[in-house]
Amino acid sequence: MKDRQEKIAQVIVTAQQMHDIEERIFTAGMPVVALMEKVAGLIARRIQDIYLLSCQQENKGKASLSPSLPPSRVGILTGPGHNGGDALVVARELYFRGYEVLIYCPFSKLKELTSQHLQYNRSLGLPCYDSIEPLQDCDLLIDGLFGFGLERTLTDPVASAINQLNEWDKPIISIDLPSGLHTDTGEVLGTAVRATHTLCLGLWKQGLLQDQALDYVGKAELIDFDIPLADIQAVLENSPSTKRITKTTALSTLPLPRPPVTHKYKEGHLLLICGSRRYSGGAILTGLGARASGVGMLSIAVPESLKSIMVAQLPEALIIGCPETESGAIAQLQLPAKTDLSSFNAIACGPGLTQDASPILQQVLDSTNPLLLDADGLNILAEMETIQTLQKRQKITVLTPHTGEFKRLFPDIPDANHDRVKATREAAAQSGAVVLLKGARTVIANFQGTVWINPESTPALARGGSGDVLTGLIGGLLAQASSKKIFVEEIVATGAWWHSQAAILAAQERTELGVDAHTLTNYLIAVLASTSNKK
Ligand SMILES: NC(=O)C1=CN([C@@H]2O[C@H](COP(=O)(O)OP(=O)(O)OC[C@H]3O[C@@H](n4cnc5c(N)ncnc54)[C@H](OP(=O)(O)O)[C@@H]3O)[C@@H](O)[C@H]2O)[C@@H](O)CC1
Ligand SMILES: Nc1ncnc2c1ncn2[C@@H]1O[C@H](COP(=O)(O)OP(=O)(O)O)[C@@H](O)[C@H]1O
Ligand SMILES: [K+]
Repeated sequence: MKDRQEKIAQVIVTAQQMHDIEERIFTAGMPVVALMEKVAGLIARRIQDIYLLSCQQENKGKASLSPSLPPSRVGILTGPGHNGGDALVVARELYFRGYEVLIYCPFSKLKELTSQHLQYNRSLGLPCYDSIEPLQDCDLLIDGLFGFGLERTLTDPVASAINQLNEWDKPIISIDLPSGLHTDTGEVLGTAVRATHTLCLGLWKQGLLQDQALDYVGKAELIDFDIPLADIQAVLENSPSTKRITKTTALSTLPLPRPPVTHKYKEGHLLLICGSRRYSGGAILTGLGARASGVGMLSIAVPESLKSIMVAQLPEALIIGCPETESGAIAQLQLPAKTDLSSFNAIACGPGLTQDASPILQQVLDSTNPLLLDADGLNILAEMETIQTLQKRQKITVLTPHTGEFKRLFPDIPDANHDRVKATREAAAQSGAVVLLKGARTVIANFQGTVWINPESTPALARGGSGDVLTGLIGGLLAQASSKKIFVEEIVATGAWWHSQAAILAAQERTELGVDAHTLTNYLIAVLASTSNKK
């Protein structure tokens, strides 16, 4: 059972894939009407839980708590397809549980099953309106206008109705997806319902994990309705997969537990190349991120003038002071005697370098190490216009751009804001690198087309220096994994997950304003300790 839950939690589907899975279930003999009844029954129960919970929270300390709450008024927004059918079954169930139910349905042509449910609800005396105003006094709205069958831009009257109800500031629970969102890209098709909760049915829809959808999705959760794993596998096996990073997948790639007999060089040696006189903080934050990764040995190449400050901040690290340009950037890499780049298990290069450090980039590109490029490392790479040469590197390259850096690196990929999954997949295919596109829902792709999405994070991370911490953290994980058989892209995904989880914990304790990058580094180990204890 747990195994099924974990498998399901990792799956992300497009509308077409969900449609194909649905078809297999129906072809195998499951009656459509039975499936709708089952799914909507689960939705109705979950809605009651959510609603009662929110009432209890609102009434904390007051006398009248559930289950003896007075019947509440629920508005059901009904579309023409089976999303509307689901909503109408929910309407009926809530009515029988004592709720006052009002239906909004502005469509004259409904799918047959949906139409039958509407007819029965009418026969029970549930009022049905083709304008939205009568629902204004409802305590709760259920959005069953459109699900994964929506393909066209919304027009009036339903578009204006959605705009109007979004103004009401009422709790809205969307069935499957907030109506108006594109199932795959999360794009708003004209307008869309701003939900407080989204109950995604069966399998996670890709659009719910795209940045542009997040203002509409609210709290999202999955309602598992027992889709056979064999059907999922049969549909997904022939297309590039898109996976949700889960706690289980992330923890499974961490270098824990350590073998009892080991030594510092066996636990990875990371070389960070970062910082400039202008940006010394970036080097410190990258170093602190790497420290939290647990890496066995940490060397940090910085301009000579940063050496003393780095030693003071990271006494355990080997600080390599390099000759610097007039502007205070690293002019050339000057490694200690008997050391060359092959002495390191991984290199992470970029934060705070400035573009004046460009001569060192060719040197790290020529190295035979796993290499992570971030920030100015990426900007210099973009100027060099040699992204295709990454394919020729002996070991994997990891690129960690934010959207601006991504556009400079991959100017011919237009979709970086629109369909981040597609854009990241294309970037990885073009470059041969593992590409991590930063954002509210960070996306990671490898050149074979597999994509991971980090499903949880916090806007607390939207401040300078958060990315530097990520670079150090992933760099440290890469160095530790170099002798193990773990895919680099999975390590990168784990780094993204860990970074976000630390920020979520920090934000819980300190509010979303309390997660500066330095504070974040203190939560990396704290979140891991609390997560591992709960395992
Ligand atoms: N997968 C599963 O296993 C299960 C799925 N289930 C549920 O089914 C849902 C999918 O149902 P669905 O396929 O009927 O599509 P849905 O999202 O209701 O809407 C499409 C309808 O809208 C119409 N239409 C489209 N665009 C329009 C526009 N701009 N303006 C106006 N109309 C527009 C379009 O008709 P058209 O005009 O194109 O002929 C079509 O009739 C899914 O999200 C889930 O809730 C569960 O019940 C059971 C298990
Ligand atoms: N709204 C957000 N929600 C969640 N995470 C975010 C958000 N905005 C930014 N982040 C995360 O914060 C980090 C910012 O990195 P970056 O832009 O490189 O910052 P810097 O270069 O200042 O260190 C990334 O990991 C990104 O995914
Ligand atoms: K919906």
